Amino acid sequence: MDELFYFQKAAEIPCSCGKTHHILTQKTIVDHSLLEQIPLVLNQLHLGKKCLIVFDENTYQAAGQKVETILNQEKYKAIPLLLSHNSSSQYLEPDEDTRHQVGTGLKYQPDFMIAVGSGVINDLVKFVAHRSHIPYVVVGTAASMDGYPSLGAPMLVNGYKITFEATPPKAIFMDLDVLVKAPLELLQSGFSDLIGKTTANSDWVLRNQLQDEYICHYSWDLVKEALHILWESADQIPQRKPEAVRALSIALLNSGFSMALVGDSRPASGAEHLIAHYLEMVSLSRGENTSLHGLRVGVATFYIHKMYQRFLKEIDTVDWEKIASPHPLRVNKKILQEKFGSLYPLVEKEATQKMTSPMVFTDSYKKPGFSNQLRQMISEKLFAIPDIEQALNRSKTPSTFEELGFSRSLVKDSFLFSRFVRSRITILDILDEAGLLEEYVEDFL
Ligand SMILES: NC(=O)C1=CN([C@@H]2O[C@H](COP(=O)(O)OP(=O)(O)OC[C@H]3O[C@@H](n4cnc5c(N)ncnc54)[C@H](OP(=O)(O)O)[C@@H]3O)[C@@H](O)[C@H]2O)C=CC1
Ligand SMILES: O=C(CO)COP(=O)(O)O
Repeated sequence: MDELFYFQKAAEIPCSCGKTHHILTQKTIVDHSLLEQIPLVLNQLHLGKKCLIVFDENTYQAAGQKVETILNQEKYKAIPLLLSHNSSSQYLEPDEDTRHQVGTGLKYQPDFMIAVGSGVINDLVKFVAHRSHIPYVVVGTAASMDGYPSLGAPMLVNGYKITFEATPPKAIFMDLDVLVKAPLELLQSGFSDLIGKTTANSDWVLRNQLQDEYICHYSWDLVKEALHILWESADQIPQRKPEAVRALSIALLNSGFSMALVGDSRPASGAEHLIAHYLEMVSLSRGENTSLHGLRVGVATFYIHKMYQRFLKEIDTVDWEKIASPHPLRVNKKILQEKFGSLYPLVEKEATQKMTSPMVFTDSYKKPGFSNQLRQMISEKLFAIPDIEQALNRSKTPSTFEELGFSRSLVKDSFLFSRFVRSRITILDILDEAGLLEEYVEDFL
């Protein structure tokens, strides 16, 4: 297997996109027997000696206990903080209760914090550390999502998922001996989250071409190479082959770094994520199970990918002039109130903006060859994983919403209404502007 590049240390990258990117994470290590090396790296980072180490029961067993012991042996004062799972949901959630639990540890006045866990624990510590101006490092316990290096911390606020800006970790430790032992579902979730980058980046290019949104091709280059290697190793995921877990971990880090480069989740999150967020929030508000973030993203990607394929086939017949001209709204406040239920007051601001402000297009669609060029640019992103269904099957990852426990009607709503969750423009908005969204959803679901 080829050696994958990733940012192992902090970097400053002048880029053709016009920005100078900054990678602030000073050390990122993916290796076997890594937990033992943590004190040495911490010594180099000069973060101080008193640390708050945050885990829950699962991640304490997976790595936390060992990290705590090793640190105390090396003259660190590690103050353990065991998060308890108080809500009725299936997993620990990044909500008011868990934020409060992490916040209580601040009374010990730690020099820095250590998150031992995967997505939720990393985000909780990232969020609290940022707000308290304390550095943090993360010991990742699962290759389940791409958020370790990112500058965002998705939090539930009154049940609504909002991504807050936050400072990335000073160091990321991904011990392969820990990661290969994590439940298979978590590895499949990481795999699934990654294949979503195909549609997320297609959305980004679409918006860039139609509305001149800023884009960075370097961030895509990072992810493209990772997706290629991942496609090659898909069938080794169910066997938890260390080489495949390593490739998956680095690919996820690269996706996370692509978010860190541009300071936004745009390279990693498009329509497939909006659908995943909608399903999560509405299910939580009804007290129903949500399944894992990456698994929801993977199945949504499967469908958005199909929609894109049809869109690309029909692109020459798209009436851009009609799409770009103002037209009556196809959805009203009453429908959204019904679909979002108790979440509506929280979604109202973003939804009203999307409902009331017409999309503004540049004149680029008037140029000869526009559709052809757009097709080529999107195809490059879309087919970086040549066949999504095959990738999911080879990695034995769920490819239907039914397998994840979501009803058909909720899934259909997620495709029709998730675009109101964020102001971010995706293929779902363009299809709606073209009057095609319902037809596409009926066709593919
Ligand atoms: N910041 C960012 O840019 C990003 C953030 N995210 C966010 O990350 C979250 C999803 O993260 P994800 O990791 O998928 O899910 P969770 O953090 O919810 O973890 C899922 C489950 O895995 C358990 N677990 C983790 N590691 C181990 C292990 N080694 N052994 C046994 N059990 C383990 C957790 O235990 P326990 O519950 O006990 O901890 C939990 O039950 C979402 O909230 C999503 O929004 C996703 C992508 C990017
Ligand atoms: O989940 C993410 C990337 O995988 C982060 O994106 P969001 O900003 O949509 O939460």
